[in-house]
Formats: sequence, structure tokens, C-alpha cells
Amino acid sequence: MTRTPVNVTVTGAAGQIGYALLFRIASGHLLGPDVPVRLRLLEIPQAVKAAEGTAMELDDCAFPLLSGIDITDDAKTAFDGVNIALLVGARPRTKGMERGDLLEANGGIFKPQGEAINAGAADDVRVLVVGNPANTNALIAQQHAPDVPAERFTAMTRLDHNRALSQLAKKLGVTVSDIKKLTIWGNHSATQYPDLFHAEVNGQNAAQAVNDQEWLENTFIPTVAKRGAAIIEARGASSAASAANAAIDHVYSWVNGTPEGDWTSAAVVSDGSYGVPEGLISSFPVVSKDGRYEIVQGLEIDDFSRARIDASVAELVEERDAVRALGLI
Ligand SMILES: NC(=O)c1ccc[n+]([C@@H]2O[C@H](COP(=O)([O-])OP(=O)(O)OC[C@H]3O[C@@H](n4cnc5c(N)ncnc54)[C@H](O)[C@@H]3O)[C@@H](O)[C@H]2O)c1
Ligand SMILES: O=C(O)C[C@H](O)C(=O)O
Repeated sequence: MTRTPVNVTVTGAAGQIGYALLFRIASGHLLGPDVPVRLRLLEIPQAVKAAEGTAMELDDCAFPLLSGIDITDDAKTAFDGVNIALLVGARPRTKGMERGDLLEANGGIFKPQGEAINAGAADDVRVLVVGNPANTNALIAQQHAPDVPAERFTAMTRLDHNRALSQLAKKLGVTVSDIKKLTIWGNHSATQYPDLFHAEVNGQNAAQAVNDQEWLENTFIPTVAKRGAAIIEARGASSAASAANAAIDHVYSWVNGTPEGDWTSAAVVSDGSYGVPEGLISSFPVVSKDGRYEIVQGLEIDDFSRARIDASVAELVEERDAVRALGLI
């Protein structure tokens, strides 16, 4: 292998998402089958031993693309020279807990990580925040990395996007590949808005193909928006393999581009598009071109969609104001 390995840092590497994620990164699913990777695992001191165990298993897979593994409990070391940073480590929501409850605890994690990325990351660094509350954690990290272009900080709504694809495919008896241009707007929370009005199913407008406003409002939207809580209820733990899969999808699309005639969903720094206040990290329809996520422009937003986008964005504004009041940004 002659290519220089890409440095991929995973925080919370000993957690359940970490366990589902690392093997797929090392086997080439994150960046492609020809791209060697060097893994950096960041954990808290108590979990370093468990991360070492996972690293032993990674060794035992003899992945040809895996050129090395470093394990550390120091953020500066973890992010030194990093190209792709997957910020997974956070405290997961447990039964009955809302994401807002987690702001303070997680804010303390993402500020020093943003500072460490600012201090040592490679010039082309791309950051995906998975740890909840993902949008606001991404905002905290981004605000503490003033030397890194803001567009390099993103948060994950690809899991919501994939959930919406799957629910719609089941309803219409089609495959997920038949669906294009679906969008998740807003926050990765129960206020998110999965939008079928711009989506297409085999070329037909998806909302028209469904032709069932009652299902759309009272089944589809709440099922997608509350799926995380439903998984916690069923599994007794938050989603892990599906979250890891979505993180792989998010980075793969970012680096390798989105297919012509389609888009995906990602929480990116708003430039004021669609009335979302500039600087918030909110989910939009995005295409990836030349390694950059760009917000799809020019979609007509009707009153139904407007109200739902506004409600989710209002929650993001509240979260931003809350972390500001806590001195985290
Ligand atoms: N955005 C999404 O779609 C989505 C989906 C699922 C889960 N999540 C979130 O992802 C996060 C991780 O979930 P999980 O199930 O893997 O949790 P987990 O508790 O199994 O693992 C979290 C890991 O993070 C580590 N950690 C804590 N603080 C850290 C720090 N400062 N630096 C490095 N590591 C640290 C812990 O030691 C633990 O090993 C949670 O916040 C969860 O809510 C997000
Ligand atoms: O909902 C949660 O707290 C977990 C995660 O964000 C999910 O969407 O599965």
C-alpha cells in the first residue's frame, strides 16, 4: 500500500457505537476500499483498557487497510494531525431523559475537544459529531476551533434520514433505492422534521405517492422523530449499529460525493438558508461536491413544512442560548 494513511480519530471508542464503528472503518467502508487508515482511539482513563481490548480484536482481523492503532486518554494527542474526527464519546440518553438534560455534562467534553482540534488537526480535517445532543455539541466544538473553517463541523442526522427512507419504503412497498431527495430538517431530536414534500419515489412526488396526510402527520413523522426513544425502550440501550452505519454513510458521502440527482441530510453550519439563523448547526438537504457539503438551495417551503422547520430550529436556538448561558460558547 503506497498511499499515506488517513488519520481517523474516534472518541468514545470503547462504547457501543465505537464497537460497531471501528471494524467498518478498518475494513474500508468509511473512505473506500483503497484508502489505508490509521486509527486513534480517545477514551476516558477508566475505559482505556476496554479500548485496548477492542484494538486487540482489530489486530486479530488483519485488515489490510489498517496501518496502525493508537489509544490515548489525551485529546491533544488524539487529534494531532487528524483528518477525520468522529466525536462519538458522550453520555447516552437513558430512559425518560430528554436531550436538553445532557447539555451541561456533554458541553464539558466538546469544548476541550474543539480546542484540541483547533490546535493540532490537519488542514483538511472534517468533524462529525454523533454524541448527543449532537447539533449543539458540534456547535460547542466548532466555536472553540476558530482556525478551522466552520463548514468542517457537522452533526449526524443521517440515521434519521435512513430511518425515514426505511419507513417510507415499507409504506409504499418499494425499496429504499427507489427513493430520492428525502430531507431531515432541524435538530437530531424529537422536533426534527422528516420532509416528504420534496422527496421522489421512482420519479413521483413522495407525498403524492403516499396520498395520506393523516399517516404522514400522525405516523410517519412521529415514528421517525421518536425512533431513538423507541429503540432505547426496546433494547434498554440507545441505537448502536445503526448509528455507526449512519456515521459511515455521512463521512463516505462527504468525502466521495452524493449521487447525481439525489441529496442526503446532514446538520451543517447554517448560512441563513431557509430562514435558519446563521451559525446554528441544523440539518438541511445537502449535496457533497468536491469534498464539501453544500445546502441544496431554492426549495419551496409550504406552511406545513415551515411550521415544523421553525419548531425544530427554535429548539436549536434554545439549546444554543442555554450553552451560552453556561459559558460553554
Ligand atoms: N446522532 C445520532 O444519530 C446518535 C445515534 C445514536 C447514539 N447517539 C449518541 O452517541 C453517543 C455515544 O453512544 P454509545 O451508545 O456509544 O454510548 P456508550 O456509553 O456505549 O459509549 C460512550 C463512550 O464514550 C466514552 N466517553 C465519555 N466521555 C468521553 C470523553 N470525554 N472522551 C472520550 N470518550 C469519552 C465513554 O467512556 C464510553 O466508552 C451518545 O451520546 C448517544 O446518545 C447519537
Ligand atoms: O435518541 C437517542 O437518544 C439516541 C440516538 O440519538 C438515536 O436517535 O437513536
